[in-house]
Amino acid sequence: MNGRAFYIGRFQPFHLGHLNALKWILSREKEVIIGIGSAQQSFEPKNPFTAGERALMIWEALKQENLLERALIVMVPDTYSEHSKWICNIRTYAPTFDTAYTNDELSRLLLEEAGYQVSPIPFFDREKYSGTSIRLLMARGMQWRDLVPQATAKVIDAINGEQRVQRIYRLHGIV
Ligand SMILES: Nc1ncnc2c1ncn2[C@@H]1O[C@H](COP(=O)(O)OP(=O)(O)OP(=O)(O)O)[C@@H](O)[C@H]1O
Ligand SMILES: NC(=O)c1ccc[n+]([C@@H]2O[C@H](COP(=O)(O)O)[C@@H](O)[C@H]2O)c1
Repeated sequence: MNGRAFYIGRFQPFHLGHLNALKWILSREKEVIIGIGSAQQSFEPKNPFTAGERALMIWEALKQENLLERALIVMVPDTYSEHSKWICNIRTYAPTFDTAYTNDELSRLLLEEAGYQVSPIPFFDREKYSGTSIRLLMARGMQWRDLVPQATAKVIDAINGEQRVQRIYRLHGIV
């Protein structure tokens, strides 16, 4: 393919499955635009971290992996049921790209209907590397650090993120 890819995700938090996915995309493409989805969302169980915090996790991980020259991070706010506006956001906030990468079925449908080529991503050890399970481990005060790049753990520690997740989950009666 060897073009420019678009990789969309919430990255709550950016974990080793995402890093592996990114490396897999870059084994097929020259460069990648990483779209931070649900950019306006934070401090809720599915989206505890702000877009800026997520960008920092990814930015620092890219630096450590020497991938910064081949990647660009952009923010993509949700538009809820106004899906044509979501496509409009992607067109507005991201540079042009050749192929979008996602396993999210709605994103795939919307991007394909908007005329984009869309590719799925192979799952890397999905049992371990899943945002939902990592957030749950944080909420329960269990071990999560070996499931994320060091850069992500550093950002989360700097903002006391484990405690934030615990408070948000308690607030919503989840744990
Ligand atoms: N372990 C993994 N291996 C490969 N791709 C992954 C992995 N985990 C997530 N992805 C993909 O990366 C994209 C962004 O994922 P997302 O940020 O939703 O992470 P997630 O782990 O699926 O989080 P959550 O459980 O919070 O939905 C999606 O297309 C998703 O399928
Ligand atoms: N209309 C919309 O706002 C719309 C539609 C489809 C996907 N999305 C977003 O795309 C992202 C998809 O990433 P995930 O793979 O992490 O679910 C999410 O942030 C999701 O909210 C938004």
